[in-house]
Amino acid sequence: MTKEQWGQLKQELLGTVGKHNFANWIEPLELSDVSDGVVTFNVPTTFTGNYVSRNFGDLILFQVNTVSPEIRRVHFRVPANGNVRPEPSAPKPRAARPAAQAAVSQAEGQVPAAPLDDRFTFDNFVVGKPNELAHAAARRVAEGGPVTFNPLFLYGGVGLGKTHLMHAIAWELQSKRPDLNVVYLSAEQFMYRFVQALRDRKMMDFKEMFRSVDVLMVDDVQFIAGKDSTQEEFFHTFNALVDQNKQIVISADRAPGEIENLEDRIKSRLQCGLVVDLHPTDYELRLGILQSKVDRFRNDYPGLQMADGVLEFLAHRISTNVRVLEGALTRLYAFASLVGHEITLELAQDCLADILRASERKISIEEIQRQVSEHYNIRLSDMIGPKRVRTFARPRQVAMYLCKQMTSRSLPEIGRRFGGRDHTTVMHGVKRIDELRHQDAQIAEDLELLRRTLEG
Ligand SMILES: Nc1ncnc2c1ncn2[C@@H]1O[C@H](COP(=O)(O)OP(=O)(O)OP(=O)(O)O)[C@@H](O)[C@H]1O
Repeated sequence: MTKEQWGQLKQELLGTVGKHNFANWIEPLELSDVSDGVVTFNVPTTFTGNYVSRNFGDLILFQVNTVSPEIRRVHFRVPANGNVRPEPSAPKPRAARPAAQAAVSQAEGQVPAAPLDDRFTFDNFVVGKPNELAHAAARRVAEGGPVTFNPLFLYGGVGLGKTHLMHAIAWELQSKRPDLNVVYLSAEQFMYRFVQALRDRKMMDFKEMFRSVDVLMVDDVQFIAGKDSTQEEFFHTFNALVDQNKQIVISADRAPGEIENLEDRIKSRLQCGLVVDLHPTDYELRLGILQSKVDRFRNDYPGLQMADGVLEFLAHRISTNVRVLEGALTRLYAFASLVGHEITLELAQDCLADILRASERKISIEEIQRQVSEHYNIRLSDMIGPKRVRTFARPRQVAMYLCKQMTSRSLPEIGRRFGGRDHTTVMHGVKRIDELRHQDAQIAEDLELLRRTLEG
């Protein structure tokens, strides 16, 4: 495959993955070489390589095979002598898009802040039980009024929206209070700037710069754990700003008290304001997030249809991490548009097999049967047995429905485990419950309760 051919394939990919994904992930790929059936692309960072490989690897291979059918594998690497940025100082790739580069306080003498992602706004943030407190607190800070809690400390597991909320605060403040000097940066970038100032003997400038900030947001503060002099400087910056009644927002992957190798005085400072937890997403929030993303995908992929039940399936089956959920949807749209096919449950199962396997909760058919029979107070033998009276038949159908939703077992397999029934019986049962859950509030409630119990 030649560079020219790759240039043409890229244009094909633009149509397939949409312009945002293209600019983020495909455009930076540089064809390096082809040998032994492997095509190698240079990528700016390992993160980019991993992300592209996971989400677009198959798609790229498919396109490459249209001109070079002998290629079996696509490989991504960061060139050793690269003219690319070193990993530690590289901003997160999602923020590297030119369109997303909001210059927050980039002027001479001010803190060079990290660019903001234009997707991370309050409008695009879906609120549910697990994140409502964090969202409310972020909204309050974004009003730019008098400081009521300092700092706001947001914490939670990977991909639950901490960065999104911080960017949303920055966007909102920029439009409401353009007079304020708002700075968002990662703890890693804070350290990098600190080390640079030390090296260039510009510590006074560094201190002055940070002390002139009105709102300081530091993401992933756990990064400075164990880095003594950075911690020391962070502590002084923090105190100076709090003393001047300037707002600080901090995020971390765990609560302040649980960050190891963080000085106690910093921990206690971090706990002084409002500490809020972003809980793992629940089914409703996942579904809400998927729905809002689909609304936006519709613009990128006009005409691409999605069958009923696909979003519910994804919300049930994919883990709590929203980034994984988004990645799955992106891949699904890209594939469906490539094959020119409606997005069906089968397509989703095929194209997301690896993600589904990785987040499988390993719930067994037996467990479901046991729970359902307990719930409806019938004997397990009656659930599996031949009797067709409603008292047994309905719970049986509920159990079949849950088996289809919550396990990766096929219909024939489920049928076998329900006393050797045919797969069409299972199909009928699943369909019936799917209809009933929209019509019958009791069934909907039973399903919800059972699902929660089974998921533990
Ligand atoms: N409630 C939500 N509504 C819409 N999108 C969300 C929500 N929560 C998270 N996301 C999306 O999920 C992705 C991951 O979120 P984000 O980067 O903010 O996570 P994080 O908590 O900072 O994770 P990490 O610890 O890995 O930095 C982003 O694309 C973000 O837009």
